[in-house]
Amino acid sequence: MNKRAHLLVIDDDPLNRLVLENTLSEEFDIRLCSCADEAWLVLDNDVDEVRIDLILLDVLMGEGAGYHVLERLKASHKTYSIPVIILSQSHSFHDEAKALELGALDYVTKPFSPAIIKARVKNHLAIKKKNDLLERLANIDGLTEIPNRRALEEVFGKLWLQAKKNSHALAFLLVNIDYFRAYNDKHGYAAGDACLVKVAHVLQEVTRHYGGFVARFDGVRFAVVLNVDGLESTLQFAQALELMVEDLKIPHQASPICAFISISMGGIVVVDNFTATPVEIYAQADEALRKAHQLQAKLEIVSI
Ligand SMILES: Nc1nc2c(ncn2[C@@H]2O[C@H](COP(=O)(O)OP(=O)(O)OP(=O)(O)O)[C@@H](O)[C@H]2O)c(=O)[nH]1
Repeated sequence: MNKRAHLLVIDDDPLNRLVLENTLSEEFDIRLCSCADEAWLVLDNDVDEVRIDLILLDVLMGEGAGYHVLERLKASHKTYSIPVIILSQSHSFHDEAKALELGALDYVTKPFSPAIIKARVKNHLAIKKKNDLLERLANIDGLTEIPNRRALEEVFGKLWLQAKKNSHALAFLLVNIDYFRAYNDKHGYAAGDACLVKVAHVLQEVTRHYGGFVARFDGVRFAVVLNVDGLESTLQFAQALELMVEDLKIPHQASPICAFISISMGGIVVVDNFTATPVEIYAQADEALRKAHQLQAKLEIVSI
């Protein structure tokens, strides 16, 4: 069964709210707000985790306060992708252009036809559904279905800024599956694919448990970004990863170091040196991983 979409109506006219409720509540879950403050309470409320799919906004309520609401919606990363349909008493081209320039997707003048409003809501929800799917597909790795490098870059950027602002440490780890070329040669490429999927999922499970983020970095390497207390807690996390992967007990008949699939890691813990760029951090983690490999160690983590 299709999930009902959640609509938010922001309109100070009780009659309009009633008409919209009567028109839309049979097919959609609808929240009615009479002013911007009420609407922000709904939008900021993560408690019941209701995500608003579309907003109908009376742009001229309270002497044009709706324009400020629109600007704020489009300025926040949390709400900018929610489609907004403007409801307005004004037939002026200037007002319509202003609303569209500020990011509204549609502009409907009052009095409106309930049937047309319903049709427009449905059309915009259908477009949003496709956009959401494209966004999701653009950010996941096709084989393992965990986030891809593109998603990593976005999340890493955000976590980096947060860590810098709040002065807490951030760890970046590159995780490599050992002797994977030999695994493919011995067990076959299809078995290699299945193995990558299992390892990816276990890395994701452990990383989520620690509140971090994991993505497929390239080939058989994964990247983890994690808020940490420092080097010690990063080492503990890395050891947990290592154990969980070994616990999968995926036989690796061509590995010279272990009867099962195993991983090696190179990582950087950024404690207070937030001057580097993400690319430099990737390079340093890559270097640490190379060093771990040369020393035949499972783990090399450097603190900067
Ligand atoms: N099955 C499968 N293999 C892949 C995939 N992506 C990369 N590989 C293979 O993974 C292997 C990675 O090899 P390397 O990391 O260069 O070297 P290695 O054999 O793991 O050796 P060490 O790094 O010394 O442990 C290559 O043979 C790639 O072809 C994939 O999506 N599926």
